[in-house]
Amino acid sequence: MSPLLGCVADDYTGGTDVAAAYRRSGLRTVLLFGAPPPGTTVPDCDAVIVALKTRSIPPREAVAASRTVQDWLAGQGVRQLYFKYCSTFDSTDQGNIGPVADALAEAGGAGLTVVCPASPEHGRTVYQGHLFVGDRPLAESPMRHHPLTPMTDSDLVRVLGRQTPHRVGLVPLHTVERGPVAVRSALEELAAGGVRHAVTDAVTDSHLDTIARAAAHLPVITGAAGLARATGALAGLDGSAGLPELPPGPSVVLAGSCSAATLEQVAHARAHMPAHYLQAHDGAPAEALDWLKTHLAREDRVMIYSSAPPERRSPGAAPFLEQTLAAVAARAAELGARRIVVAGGETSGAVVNALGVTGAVVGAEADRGVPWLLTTGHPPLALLLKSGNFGRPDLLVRATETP
Ligand SMILES: Nc1ncnc2c1ncn2[C@@H]1O[C@H](COP(=O)(O)OP(=O)(O)OP(=O)(O)O)[C@@H](O)[C@H]1O
Ligand SMILES: O=C(O)[C@@H](O)C(=O)CO
Repeated sequence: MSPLLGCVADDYTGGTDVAAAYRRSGLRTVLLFGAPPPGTTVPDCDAVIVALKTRSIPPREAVAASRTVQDWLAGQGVRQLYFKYCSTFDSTDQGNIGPVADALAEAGGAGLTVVCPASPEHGRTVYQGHLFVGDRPLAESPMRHHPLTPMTDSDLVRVLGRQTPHRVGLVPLHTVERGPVAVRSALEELAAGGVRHAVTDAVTDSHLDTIARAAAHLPVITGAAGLARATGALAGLDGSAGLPELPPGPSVVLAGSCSAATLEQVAHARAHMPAHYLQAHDGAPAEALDWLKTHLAREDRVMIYSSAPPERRSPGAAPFLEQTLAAVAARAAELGARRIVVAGGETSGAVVNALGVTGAVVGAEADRGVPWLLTTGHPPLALLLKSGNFGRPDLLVRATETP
């Protein structure tokens, strides 16, 4: 049977976030990393997500990679494509949300697409087109200090307007509150007025359910995990298939995220396991690999992290730190680690690629939006890819506890 739903995500932890949302909606879900080579077949499932690493690459490359996945998913029989970006709308004035959404909408024959990063379960809401993180507007949240995509404007109509030549409109909350029929006519009116992107307000999950119903006929819709859950729920499945069992074995935590939640989790984990702080200098990779070998030989969980508050970060060091943590992950697997816990989307992308992981079956959630993944390679690894801002303070400790 063809999967019912298909999603292209702009980073790996974003892919896991949608995977958790679909799974919670009762869909048997497969997550693939990177564009699947032609001829790839997907195990029987209800939803397939292809996670790319396109959030911070040049827009043309992001568009090309996303379009390839769109064609591949269409070939799998997927009827509606979901473009997943971050619930904090991580992007710059060059994109990549606008250019990718434009290309997908055009190729999918969508005159108009919905733009809704609201994910109330993660504290992200949209009101009058303004994105809130908890009780703060996006531009006053810690996202204003993000090392790669600092977000300094909370008005999504304006932010997206700088990334696309097309018109951007708004479906306000009072329309959403009137239900799916009202939202659908608002979308039709916007489309008739030449709008390509309809930023849609949503403060609760039930608003997202309304939007999913109203947009069910559109070939391409966009958002974060909140709207993905709502589209998954429309399928009305019960997800009765069993969850994969995780392999036992030593655990390694690799933290490259500098987000507020990760900093707290790393501080908590340092009290529970040996930890090595990775800094940006020439000898750092060799030091980290030596440290790993020594400590993994005698402990069943260890952590290596570069996570740091703004004043302790090394400007321009992001690629070096990502690649070092990726090399550490590959070595950890060779040394027998069977659980790898990664904090940060970009960091997860580098780690998954270094491990050569191409796909995984989605398991139970360790925390909201953070599901365990059982890789399809041999030997199977349990992977936990944590978005920077997700998870309770003790997540890294719980995830590495011996079962
Ligand atoms: N000490 C540091 N100095 C400078 N850059 C750092 C430092 N530590 C990590 N980084 C870089 O910061 C970036 C953090 O991005 P990453 O996507 O991994 O985390 P995040 O943005 O918190 O997570 P998410 O995208 O899931 O919200 C990475 O490129 C990482 O290499
Ligand atoms: O939507 C989110 O906040 C996350 O899934 C994410 O994309 C972080 O990289």
